[in-house]
Amino acid sequence: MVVAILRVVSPIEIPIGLGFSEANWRFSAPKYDNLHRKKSRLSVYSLYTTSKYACVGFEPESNGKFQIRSSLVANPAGEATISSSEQKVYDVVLKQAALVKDQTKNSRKSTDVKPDIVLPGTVYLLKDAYDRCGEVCAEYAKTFYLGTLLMTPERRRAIWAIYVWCRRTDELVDGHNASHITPSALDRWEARLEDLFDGRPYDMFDAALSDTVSRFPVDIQPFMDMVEGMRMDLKKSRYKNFDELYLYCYYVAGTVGLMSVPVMGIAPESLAEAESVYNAALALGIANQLTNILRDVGEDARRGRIYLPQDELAEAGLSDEDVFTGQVTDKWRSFMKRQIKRARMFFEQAEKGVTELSQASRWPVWASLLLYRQILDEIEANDYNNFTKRAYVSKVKRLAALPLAYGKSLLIPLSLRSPSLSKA
Ligand SMILES: CC(C)=CCC/C(C)=C/CC/C(C)=C/CC/C(C)=C/[C@@H]1[C@@H](COP(=O)(O)OP(=O)(O)O)[C@]1(C)CC/C=C(\C)CC/C=C(\C)CCC=C(C)C
Repeated sequence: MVVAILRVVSPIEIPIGLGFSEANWRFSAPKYDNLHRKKSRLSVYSLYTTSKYACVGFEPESNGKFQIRSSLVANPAGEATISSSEQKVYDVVLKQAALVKDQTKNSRKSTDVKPDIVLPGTVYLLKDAYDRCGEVCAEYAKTFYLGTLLMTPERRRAIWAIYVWCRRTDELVDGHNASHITPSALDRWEARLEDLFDGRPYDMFDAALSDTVSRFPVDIQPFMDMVEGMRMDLKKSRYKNFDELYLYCYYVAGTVGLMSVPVMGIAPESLAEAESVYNAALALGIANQLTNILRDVGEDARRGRIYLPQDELAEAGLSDEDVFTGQVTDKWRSFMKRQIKRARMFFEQAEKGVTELSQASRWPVWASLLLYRQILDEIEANDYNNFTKRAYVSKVKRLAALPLAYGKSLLIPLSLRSPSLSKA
């Protein structure tokens, strides 16, 4: 039933509505452009000197707050540099973090939510729209849906609306109609996104998101970037190096982190800089996507796709042909060990930021982190056979992770627990 709804509204057919006329759905959504973009100092220090791409940790700043820094690349001379993809992504992080700072400056607490806009007949419809988003979420991601029930009602329904938009966007290139999707269909989807940010939603799911972006300091850029990721998926089936793959992972998954944090909220007591938390959110998206890629190597290869860094495959003495043939050799095992190690580093980086989120939002994030990270353990348990075996986390293990996630969500922010990190 839900799948059918999603298909009906896919932009190939450009939906005319599910019974809602555009006029019913005019809400004012503030535009978050023309932001003052401050390029902050991007100094980094490596926790891992052995790998070319390393993750970095917390860095005390002179203002007493602390930063969580992202991965870095060693140039041929062995010096740490920020890759072009990272710089590009980091600019989005800064822009999104600035929105939150602006909001705080204007003395709206992050928990404040604008009151419902009362246009005759719209409040009910809006409630229905959000409820439908909740149903889609429950259908596709049950555990995550349950986790959202711990959030405040405003946050919960906003996350549902974001979830549905992401799911629909992903369906464009991964769903039943994927083979018919063209770049111009994605252009139309993007135009529709701009419309909904301007308060002109096209259908009820868009209306829910339009309302969400008018209430929370969510920037359009991560949404546009996700559409860009889908464009990339249409035209690209190989990634020269990790820098290219990193950008792809940002587009399709890191963006989700950036969209979610303004809604989930940062704990009022947290001493962390907003951009540190956004960096951690980005890291969780990247970690999830890398894990997803490692789990699905065989499945992707059968579709002619290899989402693995070509240069690292070559360094390991492997070719595309080896991936298509799908033999688990020692070369493959050692290649996979390196990829898994990197994904774990991104998870580690993400962990430091989860504690900084508002308390009620932490549980679903911890649950998602712990559950997804276990997929990496399962790939190892399958002796790295991700060609013909799908790494699967058993129900028992999944259930066991939930109380653990809950326990972790009760911990106070790391920025409060480690004064040495938060004071210069
Ligand atoms: C609590 C939580 C997880 C919130 C995110 C809610 C949300 C808006 C999710 C949207 C997910 C979605 C549908 C994305 C579309 C692109 C896509 C499919 C990405 C892949 C997800 C898993 O896909 P799938 O459902 O197909 O997986 P299975 O095949 O069934 O296993 C991704 C791999 C990535 C999704 C990325 C995230 C969930 C990032 C989450 C990051 C945060 C919520 C930030 C948390 C904050 C801090 C400070 C760490």
